[in-house]
Amino acid sequence: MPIINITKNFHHKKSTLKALDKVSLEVEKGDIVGIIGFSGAGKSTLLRSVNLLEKPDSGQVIVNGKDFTKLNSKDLANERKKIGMIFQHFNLLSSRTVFENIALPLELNNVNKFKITERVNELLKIVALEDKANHYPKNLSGGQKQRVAIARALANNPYLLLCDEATSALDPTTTQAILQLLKNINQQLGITILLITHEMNVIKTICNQVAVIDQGKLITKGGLDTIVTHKKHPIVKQFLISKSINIPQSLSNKIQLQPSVGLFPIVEIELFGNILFQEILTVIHHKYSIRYKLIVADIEYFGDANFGKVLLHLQNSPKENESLFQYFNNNNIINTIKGYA
Ligand SMILES: Nc1ncnc2c1ncn2[C@@H]1O[C@H](COP(=O)(O)OP(=O)(O)OP(=O)(O)O)[C@@H](O)[C@H]1O
Repeated sequence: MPIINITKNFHHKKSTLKALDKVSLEVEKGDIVGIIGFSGAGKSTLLRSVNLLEKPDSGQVIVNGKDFTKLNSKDLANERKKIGMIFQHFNLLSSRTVFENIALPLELNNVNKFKITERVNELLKIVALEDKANHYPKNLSGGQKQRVAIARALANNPYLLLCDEATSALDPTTTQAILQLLKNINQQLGITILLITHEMNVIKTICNQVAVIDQGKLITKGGLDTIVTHKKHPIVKQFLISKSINIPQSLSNKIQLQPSVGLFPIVEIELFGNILFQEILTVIHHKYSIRYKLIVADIEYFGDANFGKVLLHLQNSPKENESLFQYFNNNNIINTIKGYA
C-alpha cells in the first residue's frame, strides 16, 4: 500500500498550513505500523488521507491496487467499506445498543437481517462481548466501548484498520487488553493496521514498523532498531526517554532545594543509549565508593542500548560526590539535581 508524495495544505484566513509535505510511506500487508510525532505534526492528517477522509492536494494513495485520489465518490465509498477505523473517543451511537452499533455498517451495506444477526454474533465473540449485546454504550467501560468500536470496524471484513489514538483514553491494563485484541486481529484475520500513538508502550507491544513524522514530513520509517539510530531527532528522543519519573511522596515531603549540612543530593540521570545503567552503578560504587539509594529506575532496552531515567539518592558528602559529577559530565551522562534530603 504505497502512499506516494502526498501534500496537504490547510488554508486559514491569512495563511496556509502545510500539514503534510511530500510524504511517502509504504505499508506492507500484515504490518502493524505505528505513527509517532509531536502534537500537530500531521499524524491524523496522514491517517485520514489513507481512506481519503482528508483529500491530499497532490500525490497518490494506492490502496488495494487502486489510486484512491482518482476514484469517483461511488467507487471511493465502496472501497472505504473495506477499511475500518477506530478513534480515541470510540464514536459510538448512544441511542443504539452494542448489537445495533455493530450492525450499523452492515445495515448501511444492505445486508439482510438474518446475515446481520449472524455476523454481529460472530463479531461479539471476537471482541468477547457476547453478554453485552443489549447494553447501551453509557453502561460500558472505556475498554468495552473500544471493543464495540473494533467490532463495528470489522463488520465488513476490512483488510485495513486505521486507529487514531485508540488506547489514549484507556488505563494501562485496559490498554494492554485492547492491544492484545488488535494483535490477534492482525494475526488471525490478517488485517493490516495503521495506528497513531503517543505511547512507546504501544509501539513496543504491537508495532513491527514505526513512522516518525515531524512538521508534516516523514523523518524515518522502520523497525525500532532503525528508529533508535535517529535518537538525536527531538521526537525520537522524547519517545525514547519520555518517562517523567516522580519522586516518591515520602521523600518529596522532605526535599529541600538548597544544599545544607546533613542533606544529600537526589540526582536524576538520563540514559540515552550511550552507556549502560549497570556500568554507571559499578563506577559509582567501585570507582568512587559512593553509597546511594536507588529511588526509581524506569529503563527500556532497545537491542543492547538502554534508554530512560533513573533517580538516585546519593549518601555521601558534597565533596565526596564531586568526582562523581565530574564523571557524569565527562561521559555526557545528563544529570540533574532535583533537590536535597
Ligand atoms: N481541518 C483542518 N483545518 C485546518 N487546519 C487543520 C485541519 N486539520 C488539521 N489541521 C492542522 O494541520 C496540522 C496537523 O494536524 P494533525 O491533526 O494532522 O496533527 P497531529 O499530529 O495528529 O496532532 P495531535 O497529536 O495533536 O492530534 C495542525 O497544525 C492542525 O492544526
